[in-house]
Amino acid sequence: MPARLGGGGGAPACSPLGTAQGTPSFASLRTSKGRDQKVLSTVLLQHLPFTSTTPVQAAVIPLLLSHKDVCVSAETGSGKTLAFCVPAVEIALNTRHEPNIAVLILSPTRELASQTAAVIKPLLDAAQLSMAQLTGGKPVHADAAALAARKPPNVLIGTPGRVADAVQRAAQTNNKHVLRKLELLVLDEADRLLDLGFQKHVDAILSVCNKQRRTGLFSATQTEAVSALARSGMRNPTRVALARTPSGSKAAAAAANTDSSKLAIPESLTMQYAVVPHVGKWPLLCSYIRAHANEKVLIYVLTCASVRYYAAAIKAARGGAAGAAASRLFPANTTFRWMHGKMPQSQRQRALAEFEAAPSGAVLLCTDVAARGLDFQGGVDRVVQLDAPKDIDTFVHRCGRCGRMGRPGTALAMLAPHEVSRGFLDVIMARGVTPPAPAGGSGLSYRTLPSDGGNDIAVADTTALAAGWERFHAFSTLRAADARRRAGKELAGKPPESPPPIAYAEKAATAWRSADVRDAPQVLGTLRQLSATDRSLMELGVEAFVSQIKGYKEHALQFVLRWKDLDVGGLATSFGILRAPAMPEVSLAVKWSKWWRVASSASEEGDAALPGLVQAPASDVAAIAYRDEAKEKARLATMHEKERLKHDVASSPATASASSRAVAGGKGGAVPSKEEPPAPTRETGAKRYKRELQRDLEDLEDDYREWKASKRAKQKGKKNAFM
Ligand SMILES: Nc1ncnc2c1ncn2[C@@H]1O[C@H](COP(=O)(O)OP(=O)(O)OP(=O)(O)O)[C@@H](O)[C@H]1O
Repeated sequence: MPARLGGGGGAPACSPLGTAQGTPSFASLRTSKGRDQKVLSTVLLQHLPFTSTTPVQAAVIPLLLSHKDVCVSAETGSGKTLAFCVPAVEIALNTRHEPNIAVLILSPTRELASQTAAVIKPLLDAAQLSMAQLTGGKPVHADAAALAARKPPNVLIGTPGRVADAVQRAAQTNNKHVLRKLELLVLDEADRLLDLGFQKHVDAILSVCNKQRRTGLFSATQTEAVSALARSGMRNPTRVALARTPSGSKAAAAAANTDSSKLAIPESLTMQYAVVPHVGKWPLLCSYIRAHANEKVLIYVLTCASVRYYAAAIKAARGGAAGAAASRLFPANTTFRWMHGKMPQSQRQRALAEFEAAPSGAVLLCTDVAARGLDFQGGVDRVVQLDAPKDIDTFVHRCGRCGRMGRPGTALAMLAPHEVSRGFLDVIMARGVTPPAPAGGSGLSYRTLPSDGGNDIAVADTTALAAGWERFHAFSTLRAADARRRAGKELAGKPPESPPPIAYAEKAATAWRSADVRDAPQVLGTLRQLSATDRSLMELGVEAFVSQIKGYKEHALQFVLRWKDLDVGGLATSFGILRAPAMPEVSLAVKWSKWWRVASSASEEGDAALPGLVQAPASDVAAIAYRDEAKEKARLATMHEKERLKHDVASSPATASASSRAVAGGKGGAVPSKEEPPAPTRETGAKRYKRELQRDLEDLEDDYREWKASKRAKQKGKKNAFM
């Protein structure tokens, strides 16, 4: 794939790039000035893992070695890491006698920094150069001391926060800035590094760097922030972009006209999507994993809490908590690992290493902490996006973990009906991403799940679930105007929320409706059964559900991924939840469900308060114990104490006289107890419905308040929940 160049003045700054016939060898690279002069030292050439360059390497290495700043956007898996590591080593070699840090490479995650360190280390060792990796894990003063030493490392690799901190401390020790003689600064995954979270650290680092340095910005996706930095913080940078013409053939686009907002997808990557309601995602995923049992699959979800819940559920099932039903989740011989940003670093590294080491049949469940830059040893065959990503760039980075360097890969996005109907795919295509095709074939049917004859959701429950799905379909296809007309006077005024546009919704709904949902509850039933056997798991499910809704509300693509479209009940079911916590989003879903039910003239028979979720009685949920005996003992003790206090209050003389006044119908009587609302003498169906709904909502609110209190106690140092 040829690269295109755009200099500040528009002129290409180096010799011609790799052509369709092939790319040059590392040994043959030349700078624009010294055309007969080799740019790479013999020691480096001898230890490079490859002899031929990739197009991005052929373009970038001579530029950086000709003192040019570069702004590089090239598709995932195109070899960007060596494109900056090779010149980094060469520059460090040329300045090795000076007691200064020559190269600084910044990465957004510790994993990526470690991976870059692993690529560059053998080259540095061969050239007898030193390196320091600053990613946390040891005290920052030790890192600062290493930088302030008389002979600091030649190359520094790290995450922005730690590097900024260590550099500042080292400057205090030395009375001078340790980056004042820096020759090369690399921002890997530059758009992410310039995100709000990192910006202040990156700014702090930039402010103490040598102004005469070269700077390289690298990413598969570039944002306006990158362009802004390229304009203000770089000296007439040369843009290098890998491009494909719209027809898919490889060709160099016009120089200088790089549209950095367009995203490129490797040709070896097959992009697919399936329209699946939330409640169907895990059943379908389990079926998909089974159908590709010998492959390596990465699964992306939105939040850390979601990884924690499913990891705990699968671990519990494999540990025997679900009996034979465990096989309905992932096959027993599939290596299952998980990773999120709140896990201790050592556990994250171990999960990665074990997933990479598995010869075949392995699954890694993760958040976007593993979405960018990681080059999994041994490759990845499939990527499944179970939840839509926070933005389109992340969509591309997630997909790009497979289909790298010409190796075939499939990236499947499971999209909820409303996401498709609102136009998520159109947004992707508008950014130049290859349109994903509707997925079909092996694994994409609930029918492929093992049928062991058992179904631990009672038949009535299954029916209720299916009814929830049907209703969701009805909501998404009902035109707001029709609904309003049918509702007539009963629900006059504006509906709470308009459904998605009809044409799209029909298309989306037909796709998932044809799947036979009767088999799906086997997986959902197993999750529910697991929650019913361990309170910790149940709480993890609730936590994951709440985080999911919160995370969904923070999507960068609010106009297509609207939380108000969420199938809240179905989502709760997919987290094995037995009773939805009381929270405003749940109350709203209940309210809208009623509105739509009336508006669509659907039968009220068998309606649950929250469609898509089979609510267990509050008393059943309260009785669920922790598996951990000590924890359960403590819970029971707290419960008994609460009961005692309640009893004491109830039997105190003041309360007794208040209730007698209430019985007598006197003024100022106590509020009737929530458990036993006074039954009206004559009650219509609608009033009864309203009263019961109100009671349900109050119960849910209590649950939610309790859950929130326990969560607050657990969660002191709150970090980003979505990585
Ligand atoms: N010159 C080369 N010849 C053959 N393979 C190469 C070459 N350079 C790099 N590779 C291999 O290509 C794969 C992808 O490289 P790399 O991780 O640098 O891609 P990337 O462009 O940084 O991707 P991402 O955008 O996802 O971070 C790696 O496995 C690497 O070993």
